[in-house]
Amino acid sequence: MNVISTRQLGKSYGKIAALHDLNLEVRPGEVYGLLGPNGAGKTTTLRLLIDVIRPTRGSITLFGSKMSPRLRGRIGYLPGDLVLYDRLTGADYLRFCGAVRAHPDLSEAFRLAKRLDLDLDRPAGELSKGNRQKLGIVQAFGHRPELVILDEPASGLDPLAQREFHSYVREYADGGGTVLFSSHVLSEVEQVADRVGILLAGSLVVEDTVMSLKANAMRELTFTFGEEVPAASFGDIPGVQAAVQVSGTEVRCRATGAVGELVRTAARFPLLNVTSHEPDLEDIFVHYTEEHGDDD
Ligand SMILES: Nc1ncnc2c1ncn2[C@@H]1O[C@H](COP(=O)(O)OP(=O)(O)OP(=O)(O)O)[C@@H](O)[C@H]1O
Repeated sequence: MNVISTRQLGKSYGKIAALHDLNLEVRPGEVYGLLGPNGAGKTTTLRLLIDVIRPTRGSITLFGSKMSPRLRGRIGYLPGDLVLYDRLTGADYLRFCGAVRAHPDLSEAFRLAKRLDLDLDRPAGELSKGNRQKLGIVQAFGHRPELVILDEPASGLDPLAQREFHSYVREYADGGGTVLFSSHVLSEVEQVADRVGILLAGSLVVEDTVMSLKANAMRELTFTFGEEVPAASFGDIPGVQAAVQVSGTEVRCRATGAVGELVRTAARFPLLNVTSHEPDLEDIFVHYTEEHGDDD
């Protein structure tokens, strides 16, 4: 059974259609990263799932059921616009969250706070942006939920805190917990997510594992030969989108998918060197964003 399952989920704010026909499935123990530019519908999706807002169309099931107060206790949530009580210390805030959730055991929350180097004795009003974010993360995981939904969790965290947070997320998922998070930080998604969905203008345009997205993405290979080789020799190879003559002895090819045929063709000439530019998630993201923009 999927932990999260949505069917044809849609949300409009008056005339603004923020989300269309979202069919999202997140499995137990999975870390799923939702990527998208500003206004793509990420926060809308997360708020729908947590039942802060109601859908215009479609349905949501969590652990196979509709949202209920009992179900809510199994879920942790970090909102994008975290509101803290300035005069409460971090520890007081966590005790407050524990009381609201009827989960007074704060041992996990204190453990995570320590890992993130968060001082729980300071009032929230005195905390830096990054430390406020750490407190938000701690409250989301502190009651040992089975599913955690995080809106831009890396926002404001320094690299050290990010690294610690990512390893915590991995451990949490390895222990069977499920995470859905939104992000602009592509390197974060790349490091921590098992699967990635790219949301553009309210539609999920692609969904795959990071590895498979990268394998199928456009890559660039530059061949250097010991003699002049015409770029046209590479034009008709399956998967090759463009072959450019950089100089008489150098050809740069852009290709998608497997590059075996391209490399075999290059090897028929006196090949001195080949360099490959691996696509990262940013290249993939830009590719889909441009492709989608062309359709408008
Ligand atoms: N309460 C609201 N009333 C009207 N329009 C809204 C409201 N909330 C969001 N929208 C619109 O819905 C669309 C999706 O917004 P959403 O906040 O879900 O995007 P996002 O991907 O989370 O963006 P960001 O990365 O900037 O946070 C945008 O066009 C936004 O202007």
